[in-house]
Amino acid sequence: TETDDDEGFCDLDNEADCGAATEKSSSFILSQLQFDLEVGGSHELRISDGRSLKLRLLSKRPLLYEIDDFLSSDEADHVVAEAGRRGLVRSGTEGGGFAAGVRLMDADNDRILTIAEMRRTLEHNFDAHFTEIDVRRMYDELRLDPNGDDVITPEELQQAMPDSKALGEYVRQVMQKNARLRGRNSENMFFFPDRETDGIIQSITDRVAQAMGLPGTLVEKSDMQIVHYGIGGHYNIHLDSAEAPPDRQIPCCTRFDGVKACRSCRWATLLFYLNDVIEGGETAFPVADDPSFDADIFHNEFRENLHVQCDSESVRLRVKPEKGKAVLWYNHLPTKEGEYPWFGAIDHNSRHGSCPVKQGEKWIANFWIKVTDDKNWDLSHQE
Ligand SMILES: O=C(O)CCC(=O)C(=O)O
Ligand SMILES: [Fe+2]
Repeated sequence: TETDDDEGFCDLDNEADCGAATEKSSSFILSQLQFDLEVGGSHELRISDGRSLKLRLLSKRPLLYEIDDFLSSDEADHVVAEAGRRGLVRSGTEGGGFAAGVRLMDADNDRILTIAEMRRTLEHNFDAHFTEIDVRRMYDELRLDPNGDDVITPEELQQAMPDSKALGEYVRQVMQKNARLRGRNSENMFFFPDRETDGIIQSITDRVAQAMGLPGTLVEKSDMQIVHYGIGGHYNIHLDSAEAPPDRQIPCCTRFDGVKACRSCRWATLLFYLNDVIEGGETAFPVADDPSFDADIFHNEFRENLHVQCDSESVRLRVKPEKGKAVLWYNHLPTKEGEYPWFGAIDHNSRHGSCPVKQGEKWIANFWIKVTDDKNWDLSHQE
C-alpha cells in the first residue's frame, strides 16, 4: 500500500523525531520470562484480568513453557469459526517457489549429483522433501539414471530433461498428488491485532501482552496466524525467525508491504491449540536442550522431514495438542549488554515443526511477537 517510508519511524540517532515514545521506550529492555525453575517445574503467573496462568517449563534452550487453558474453550471455538468465516488459503513457505532455472546443489563441486545432493537440489529449489526412495522413483520415471549408478551427471540431466523447467513440472506434479513431500501442508489465514475489531482477538492480544510482560504497542504489531491441518498435514522443522543476512541488508519488518524486501524477526512465539487432535499433530522440538546440537549435521541427516522423523527417538520433545493450551517459546537468546539490535541472536535450538496429523484435524494459532531494528518504532503507536 501507499506507505511512506519515514512515517511512524523514529531514527535512533535522532531521538527528537520520536516524541514521547522515546522517553518511555529508551529504558525498556526486551526481557524474557525467567523464573527459578528446573525443567518440569511450574510458576504461577497472576495477570491483571484476575486470571492466573500456570507456566510449566519444558526446556531451557529454547526457553519454552506450556500453559494449560490460556484460552477458554469458547474463545478457541470462536477463533476457529471466525477464521473459517473469513477464509483460509493454502500455506506457503518462504523460498518454496518454483524458479525457472534450477540451481543444482553440488556441494562438493565434482560435477555429479549424488542422491543426497539431488535431495538438497529438490529441497532448495522446490521445498520438496524427497526421501531416497522418492528420488529413485523419480529417476525411474524420468529415466534420469539409465546406467543405474545412483549419480547424475549434467549430461544425463540434459539428455533426459533438455528443458530446465521439466524437472520443476515433474516435482510440482508429484507434490500435488503427495502432500507428504511438501515442506508444509496446511491452510492458513491472518488476524492483525492492531487492525482487529473482533473483541475476542483483542482480549487475547491483551492477555498475551500481560502474560509476556510486554507493552501492548509491541504485541499489537504481531501477527496471529490461524492454521488448519487435515489428515497427513504437517510442517517440517524450521526456525520461526529469519536469520540476518551477512550484510544486514534486509531489515526486520513487522508487515511486508509487498515492495521492499524485509524479513520476519519473531522474538517469541505463542502457539495456541484450538482443538483436540485425535492422533498425531504434536509440535516437535527435536533439539530442545540438546547441548551437542550441530546445525550442519542436523541438516545433513535430513532430520527436518517430520513425515520420516516424527516418531524417531532423536526428537527430544513433543508437545501434544490440547484445546486451549498455549506453548510459549523464545526464538532469540537474551540480548547481551551493548548489543545491537535490541534483541539477541537466534536460538538455533528453537527449531520445531508439526508432526503429521494421523487422525482427526488440527487447528492452531501462531501469535508471533515481532521486532524490528528500530526499538523506538516498535514501542510507539503506529499511524
Ligand atoms: O503446528 C504446529 O504445531 C507448529 C506450527 C509452526 O511451527 C508454525 O506454523 O510456524
Ligand atoms: Fe513455527
